Amino acid sequence: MIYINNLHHAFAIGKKGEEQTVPVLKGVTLEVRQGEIAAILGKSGSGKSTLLNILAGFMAPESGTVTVNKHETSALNESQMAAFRLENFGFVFQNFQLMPGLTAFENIELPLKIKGIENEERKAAVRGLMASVGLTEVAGHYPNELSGGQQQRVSIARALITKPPVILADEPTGSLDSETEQEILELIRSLNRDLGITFVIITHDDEVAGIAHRQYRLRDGELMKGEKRHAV
Ligand SMILES: Nc1ncnc2c1ncn2[C@@H]1O[C@H](COP(=O)(O)OP(=O)(O)OP(=O)(O)O)[C@@H](O)[C@H]1O
Repeated sequence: MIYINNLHHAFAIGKKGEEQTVPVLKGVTLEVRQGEIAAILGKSGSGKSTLLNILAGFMAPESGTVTVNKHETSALNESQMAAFRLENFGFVFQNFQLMPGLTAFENIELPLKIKGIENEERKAAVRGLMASVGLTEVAGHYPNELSGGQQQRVSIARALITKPPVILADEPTGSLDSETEQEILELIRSLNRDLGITFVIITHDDEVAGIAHRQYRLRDGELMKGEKRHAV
């Protein structure tokens, strides 16, 4: 479902006129099949976020292609990419990125409002999803009234509410203690198993990568040989 082929990217750094080009991705080729959890592992600075940003279409690669669901997304223009992203990707971040002025319910509801889904249908969808991820009791709470684990559940529910086939998660347990990390990893596993959602998880944590069907390890912009994979 996701094919990344021979991706190269470099950043220009330094003063204008004296820029130096620093290569960050040096020919990355990888595949993620539908229904898999894939982990992209690597130390700080290895190029993980750059790879995720290119996969999500927030940045164009210098060269190489990205294909998602048979669409070559690296060939789309900005507005085509924005529309594609809305339909195909949900996002989960390390620091949750919830709207502080909205309740848990309203945060999850927001993407449906943006899509113009009608009130009754919206509320029913949010109620159903909140129940399935164990959030019903905190529906009226604001983010600062929730634990880290609850906030991450809200952010996962917000990512799922529009039913995207793929969730892109950047260090989804990076701000959580180890017990809460296990709960969130179990939630990701069950969403993958029960709903068939494909996950691409960026992490530096082997424990997180442990739930993946497929692991890629980035070092200095290159994938290391020996991709680990087991069946879904
Ligand atoms: N906009 C930019 N301009 C210049 N250099 C950049 C830019 N973004 C990233 N870099 C550099 O590219 C390299 C890879 O960065 P990237 O953020 O992709 O790594 P990462 O593996 O996600 O790291 P971390 O785990 O710390 O987020 C780093 O050396 C970084 O300094």
